[in-house]
Amino acid sequence: MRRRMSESAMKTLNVEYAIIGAGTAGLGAYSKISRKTDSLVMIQDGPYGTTCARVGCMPSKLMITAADCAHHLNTSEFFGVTATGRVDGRKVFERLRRERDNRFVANNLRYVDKIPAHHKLEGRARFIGPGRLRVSESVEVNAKKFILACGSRPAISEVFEPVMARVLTSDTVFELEDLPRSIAVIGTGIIALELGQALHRLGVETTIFGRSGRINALTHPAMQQQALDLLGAELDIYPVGRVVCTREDVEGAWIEYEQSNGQRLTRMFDRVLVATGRTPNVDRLGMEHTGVEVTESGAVTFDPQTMRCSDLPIFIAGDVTDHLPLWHEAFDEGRIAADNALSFPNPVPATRRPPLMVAFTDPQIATIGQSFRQLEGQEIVIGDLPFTSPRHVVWNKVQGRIQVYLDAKTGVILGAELLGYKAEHLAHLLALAITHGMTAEQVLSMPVYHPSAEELLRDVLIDARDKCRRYAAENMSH
Ligand SMILES: Cc1cc2nc3c(=O)[nH]c(=O)nc-3n(C[C@H](O)[C@H](O)[C@H](O)COP(=O)(O)OP(=O)(O)OC[C@H]3O[C@@H](n4cnc5c(N)ncnc54)[C@H](O)[C@@H]3O)c2cc1C
Ligand SMILES: NC(=O)c1ccc[n+]([C@@H]2O[C@H](COP(=O)([O-])OP(=O)(O)OC[C@H]3O[C@@H](n4cnc5c(N)ncnc54)[C@H](O)[C@@H]3O)[C@@H](O)[C@H]2O)c1
Repeated sequence: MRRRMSESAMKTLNVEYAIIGAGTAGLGAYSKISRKTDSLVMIQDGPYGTTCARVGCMPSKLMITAADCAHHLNTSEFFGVTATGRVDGRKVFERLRRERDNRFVANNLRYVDKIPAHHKLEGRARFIGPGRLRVSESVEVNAKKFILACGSRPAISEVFEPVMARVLTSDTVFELEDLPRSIAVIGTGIIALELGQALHRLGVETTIFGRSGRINALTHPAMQQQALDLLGAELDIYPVGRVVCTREDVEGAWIEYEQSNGQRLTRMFDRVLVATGRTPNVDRLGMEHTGVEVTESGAVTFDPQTMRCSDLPIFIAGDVTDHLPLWHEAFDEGRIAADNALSFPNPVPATRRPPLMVAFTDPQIATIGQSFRQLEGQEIVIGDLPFTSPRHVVWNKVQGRIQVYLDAKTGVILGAELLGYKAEHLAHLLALAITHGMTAEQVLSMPVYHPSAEELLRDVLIDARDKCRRYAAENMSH
């Protein structure tokens, strides 16, 4: 009886397109599809505003900028300037939220507000059969084509259950009223390093607990080691080991950590920031009702040029893919998925841009194009220099290293890994060169100002080009 009553209260929507998730990828897909048809609905679970603006890229960079400010003041003595960077944690968070909410989130919400009400549906969507979604408990959506753009969420392992009241993730850390006195940061991924360093520079006693001993954002072992050495010189990092158990008492959260040599250490913290990766929200979508192929680890298989899943009218975009979970990729993928949904069953394959990643640590970490790991074993030469130039000396920022990977025979730039101050800018120049298939020689034809950080790019490309020449000479003589 109850079942029949709830079924009769069920509202059914019949549309051509259903987009699941109103984040960067979903909104990108929406903007394209809504220009062509009125027969669509975008379903959003939780607050509008996107992960990027609310709890991701923007608040993290706002926090890092405050931390950089404190760091510059605290290290200004070197330049003969005496200053103290006294940090007011409440003001740091107030400003962070003000800028985030009034600018980045507000911009996004203005766009969402303009979307006609009949295109928006709130609630968590899940498949209940091919072409059928249930949204919360009261709405059924029947659609011909679907775009899965439902992002990811922080992964928290069970070992943190006993201290959950003191656990923070990137979803909650920006809502703090004040800085904690001490924090354990779990993980040595991008979020852990960016936020861990920022919290440390804002005066929080910060300890970072890693697992693998590697900074996986880079792939060349020497680059990974140097990143660990440089960050470890500033931060309290235990790179290899595992959290074996946790407990809470009135004093705080206790973390018991076993290092690789078997030694255990037990420390108490006000807060624990768990930054151990993100779980794509595909696991909650009821994919078993769709016929889409899913790998053993639960990831959806898709064609990166069309974002199409199996041979079905189902497309995927953004962090939910678990492949390059970065903002510009979500933006591109939302549009590629929309183009292909609109043209279904005829695919319109997109040429994907070369991968680009920047971690906003100090020194920054950046990777472009093919990684060293992908190129290992191929015929490449490596332009390899310390991350320094006259300009870096002026800044007193001479730490790090740059590697540029060239096809040994043609001199074409295939990829690069960078660890250095403001590496993001050189990374973008390299991204331009890689996008256009340029050789080191071609990039070297551009003018370079003196003194500028770009002189380092010139020097590393000269190093790589000379190695290419030696490679050619050696291979000719054989
Ligand atoms: C702390 C942090 C810092 C970051 N910094 C950077 C950076 O500096 N640069 C960069 O390039 N990238 C950064 N990223 C990554 C970037 O934020 C993401 O790649 C991007 O926001 C992903 O967008 P998306 O559209 O895939 O997902 P989202 O914006 O998360 O959108 C997905 C939406 O779908 C909703 N949803 C989930 N399940 C369902 C369902 N079943 N039904 C309906 N709706 C659902 C979710 O609630 C969410 O609102 C950062 C991420 C984090 C967490
Ligand atoms: N600047 C940027 O572009 C930026 C900034 C932040 C986040 N992001 C995006 O968000 C994604 C998620 O970031 P993330 O840092 O959560 O994930 P990540 O995949 O970068 O790092 C997760 C880390 O946690 C470690 N780990 C996993 N389980 C662990 C455990 N039990 N104990 C200790 N360590 C453990 C892993 O070894 C890894 O080093 C990134 O992959 C990135 O794409 C980008």
